[in-house]
Amino acid sequence: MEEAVRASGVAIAVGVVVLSFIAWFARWLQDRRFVRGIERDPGSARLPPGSMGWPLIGEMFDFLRCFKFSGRPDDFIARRKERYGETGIYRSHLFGHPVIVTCSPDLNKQVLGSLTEEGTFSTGWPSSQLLGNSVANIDGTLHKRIRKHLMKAFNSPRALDSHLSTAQPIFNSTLEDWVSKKKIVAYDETKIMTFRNICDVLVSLKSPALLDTMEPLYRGLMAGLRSTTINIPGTAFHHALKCKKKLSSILSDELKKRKEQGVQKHDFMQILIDSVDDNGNKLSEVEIVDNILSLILGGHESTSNVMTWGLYYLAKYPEILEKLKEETFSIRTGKALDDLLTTEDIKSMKYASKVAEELIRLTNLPPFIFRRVVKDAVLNGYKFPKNWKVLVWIRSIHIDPKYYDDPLAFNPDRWNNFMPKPGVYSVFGGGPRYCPGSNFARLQVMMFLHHVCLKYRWELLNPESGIAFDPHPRPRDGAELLFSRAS
Ligand code: HEM
Repeated sequence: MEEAVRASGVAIAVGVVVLSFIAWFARWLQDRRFVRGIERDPGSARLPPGSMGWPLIGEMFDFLRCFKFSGRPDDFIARRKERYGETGIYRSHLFGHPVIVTCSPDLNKQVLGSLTEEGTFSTGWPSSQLLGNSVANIDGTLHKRIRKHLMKAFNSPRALDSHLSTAQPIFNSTLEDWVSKKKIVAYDETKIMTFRNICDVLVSLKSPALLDTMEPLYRGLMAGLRSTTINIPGTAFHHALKCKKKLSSILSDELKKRKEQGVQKHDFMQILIDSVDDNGNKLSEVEIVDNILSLILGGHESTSNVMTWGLYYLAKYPEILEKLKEETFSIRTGKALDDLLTTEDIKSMKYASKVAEELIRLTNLPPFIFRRVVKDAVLNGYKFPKNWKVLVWIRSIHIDPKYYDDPLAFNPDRWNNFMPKPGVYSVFGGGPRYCPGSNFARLQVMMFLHHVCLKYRWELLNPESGIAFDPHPRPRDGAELLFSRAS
């Protein structure tokens, strides 16, 4: 009996040793595959500290643990700081690629900024097939050319005007709809509202039947962008490719119809059709369609998340809501309740603009920005090997007490005369790919805050619901609330 117990003890010990050896060997192989060759290169700079994790999955388990299971996404960086020191740069293996993670203001600024122009870092979307000729997916002179057209369109008084006159009736009718529903999930409802808004502002698409067809296609496309790029029936990526095809065909039909019938509309597609660059070149049809497609994608979910957090934080911080209401009502002097905001009104909404900025900071999306290393580079003494991906980790900086006092507090007044140092506020990215829709987003949020404060009140049903981080930070219950007209 005693012998049998001893034998099984020995077997377990041997098993543990063998398994530990296999685990060590698997990680050693993974490290050797990516790291040894590079570091043995004489005279080469060193790779940043870190680990390449396990074969095939790399460090994805740790990543998912932080974002999905523990709900503490910043632990991913905190753990590396603890293990490898405050270098602000770590190597890893994520999303099927060897990656360099940068997470200091200085390094993030360098990667997002000047070097991109010199061709060291290109855009690095893992599922780039889904974005086609979108400005977010192209590089070099082509990127510059299309971006110029977009910047012209975004900054034209026509675009601002069209945004103000289109968005406000949509927001107002949606808010009335919420009153009739009484109970809503803000995360879902704001998404529908901003989708209707962006389709109208960009392409004058209003037909409820068409929007109902497009909305699930966009959801499919978005899911594909966040998935692994395996194109076989049944995968999210395969479905997303199909969604992209259908959406492109809807937008192409609209473009052709306009050209054939000579119809001129007061929207963004028209601005892109009319746009001519300094050399007299116009955008091609595919370029217009792909860019409108990705503007709809980038332009509605991001702002709807900020609006959701707006409803959430204003319900939790009544003193800030009161201050915002004071400004809101002061702007209405001499206006009827249904009058729309004008460009002049927007300029005088000083407090609302700080509330919007603070909401954008706390919404804190996206967590990181992808780049791909086009040619070997060395930054701050660390090597960035060709073809590796870079994850420019911006989210932890926006809630770091080193840069923001009491960073998790909702405090719009922190923006009084506050100019964050370079690299410290990168919610809209930086450098030549800085978000062209940033002011568009701010304006949407300000218009929404104005109208919701003017006539309505709301109450969170689960004020302590916690936060979910996958795919983007949101109240875990989606901000379920009771919504009614203010008496
Ligand atoms: C709160 C809202 C928003 C946030 C936080 C946000 C964030 C960002 C970030 C971080 C980037 C940089 C990506 C990179 O460097 O690769 C970016 C790029 C971009 N954003 Fe936004 N965005 C927002 C709203 C919008 C809106 C409303 C639009 C358009 C209607 C838009 C259109 C774009 C486009 C086209 C790019 C690609 C620019 C380029 O590659 O040159 N975004 N955005």
